[in-house]
Amino acid sequence: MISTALALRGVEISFDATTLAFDCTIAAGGIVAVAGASGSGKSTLFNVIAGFEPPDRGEVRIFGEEMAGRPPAERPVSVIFQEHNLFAHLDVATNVGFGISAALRLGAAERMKVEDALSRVGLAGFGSRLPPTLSGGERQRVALARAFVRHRPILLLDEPFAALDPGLRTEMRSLIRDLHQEEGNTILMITHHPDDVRALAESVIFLDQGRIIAHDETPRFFERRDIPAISRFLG
Ligand SMILES: Nc1ncnc2c1ncn2[C@@H]1O[C@H](COP(=O)(O)OP(=O)(O)OP(=O)(O)O)[C@@H](O)[C@H]1O
Repeated sequence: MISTALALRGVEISFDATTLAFDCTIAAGGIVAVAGASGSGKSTLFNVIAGFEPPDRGEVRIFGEEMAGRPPAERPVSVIFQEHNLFAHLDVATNVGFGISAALRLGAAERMKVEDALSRVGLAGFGSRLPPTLSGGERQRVALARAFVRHRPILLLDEPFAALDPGLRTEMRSLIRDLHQEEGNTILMITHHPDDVRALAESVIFLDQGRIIAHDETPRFFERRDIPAISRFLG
């Protein structure tokens, strides 16, 4: 039986000028692309799941458990943003080590895990570097290494490739695929690129004006021409 990783029921969140409303069920173990025009609500959806924005009403369940009142650090969720995932004044190993212990008391075994995660993302030997001395792609790989050591069952990727050139995008995609295969986790990935959807996602959630208007398996999504916003995304 496929278990449910995420269930949002009657979730509503209002800002000054707009109300967003989310209902969806996401099965465990897949990679789901989250797409939609700028301002359609993709980041807000992530913020609600991760616990950065409390909804005004409705419930967010993760593996069946209601998340209301649970702070982000205590949710079974990791998030990688477009940028600014790292503490600039702390070295790479310490940044990755935060994924294991927020208190930063790492023993020899934990330090090995950090080194191992850095090798897996192609950054062996980078542990003592400071984030500002890294390229954008390297910084994103450090963020991915931290996700590797955290082992949270849900990973939210908010346009993790946005600042990367095409060669690095391909590299990040394959790292994400590796992470997914090894962890068997559930990944939601915001993207503006149909190529990312095609390369990585099994299904697609599409938002328009603060609502989820489609949730399709990827092949079906690419055939859709009935909704203008999706046609625009597909180009
Ligand atoms: N903290 C906030 N205060 C006021 N309005 C907000 C806030 N967060 C989001 N909004 C509004 O909610 C709507 C959805 O924003 P959101 O950032 O979720 O969209 P998005 O799809 O992620 O956009 P983009 O692709 O440009 O990042 C927008 O109209 C935005 O202005």
